[in-house]
Amino acid sequence: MVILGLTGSIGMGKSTAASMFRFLGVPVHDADATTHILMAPGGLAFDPIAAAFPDIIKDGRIDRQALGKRAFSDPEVLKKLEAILHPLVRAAEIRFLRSQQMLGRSLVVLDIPLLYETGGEQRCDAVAVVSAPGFVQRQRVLARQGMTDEKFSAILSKQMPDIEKRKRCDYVIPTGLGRAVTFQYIQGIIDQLS
Ligand SMILES: CC(C)(COP(=O)(O)OP(=O)(O)OC[C@H]1O[C@@H](n2cnc3c(N)ncnc32)[C@H](O)[C@@H]1O)[C@@H](O)C(=O)NCCC(=O)NCCS
Ligand SMILES: Nc1ncnc2c1ncn2[C@@H]1O[C@H](COP(=O)(O)OP(=O)(O)OP(=O)(O)O)[C@@H](O)[C@H]1O
Repeated sequence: MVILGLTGSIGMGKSTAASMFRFLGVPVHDADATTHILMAPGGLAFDPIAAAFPDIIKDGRIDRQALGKRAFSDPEVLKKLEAILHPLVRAAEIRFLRSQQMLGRSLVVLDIPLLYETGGEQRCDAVAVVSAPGFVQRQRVLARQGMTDEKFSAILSKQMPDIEKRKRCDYVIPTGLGRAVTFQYIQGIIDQLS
């Protein structure tokens, strides 16, 4: 079974690319979606996060926006949060890989926003990076509700620069030239790896 890592900086189009892989029949493990499940009430990360940051619980739920504001402006908070979440995400990923192996899949995708930042490429046979020009990325991200220039800069500074990711990866998937182009690239990658 070939493991393809899918990554890219904020707003570069990981989720959109992941949907295209799924549409084309390739199972995808979404690390970000896993963190959402883990942090929801009853999720494995809820109690440890609530204990570490009691003030970010609102109406019995983790206020992601409030936690994000703190985490992206205070490295210690982000470190603590990552220390709770990352091992749990990794365990979920291992379960996903085992089940897909048992199903006899030839290709699976691990969608990991911080793949290079956490050394995740070592668990992948190949890595694809979604990329668009910086001004497109900026436009996309600033259009999101609750996003500010400062938050965008703070998040960017915690991620490996796009140019560095593109240098290291096996495939660059363009996402700034329209969805049809992205889809074509993804089809090509699947044909090559399956
Ligand atoms: C801090 C949190 C609660 C903020 O949630 P919020 O819904 O406001 O933002 P969202 O999750 O959509 O993230 C916004 C952007 O920041 C990026 N980002 C998220 N966590 C990190 C991180 N630890 N380091 C760098 N960038 C990050 C995301 O890839 C995304 O591009 C959330 O991002 C989180 O739990 N982060 C820690 C877990 C993590 O490392 N996730 C990413 C890999 S699995
Ligand atoms: N291939 C594409 N062609 C055109 N627009 C795209 C493409 N991919 C993504 N977009 C647009 O860019 C925006 C961000 O896309 P997406 O949510 O997939 O990014 P992401 O990398 O998952 O973001 P984040 O890292 O912040 O979670 C969306 O508005 C989406 O419609």
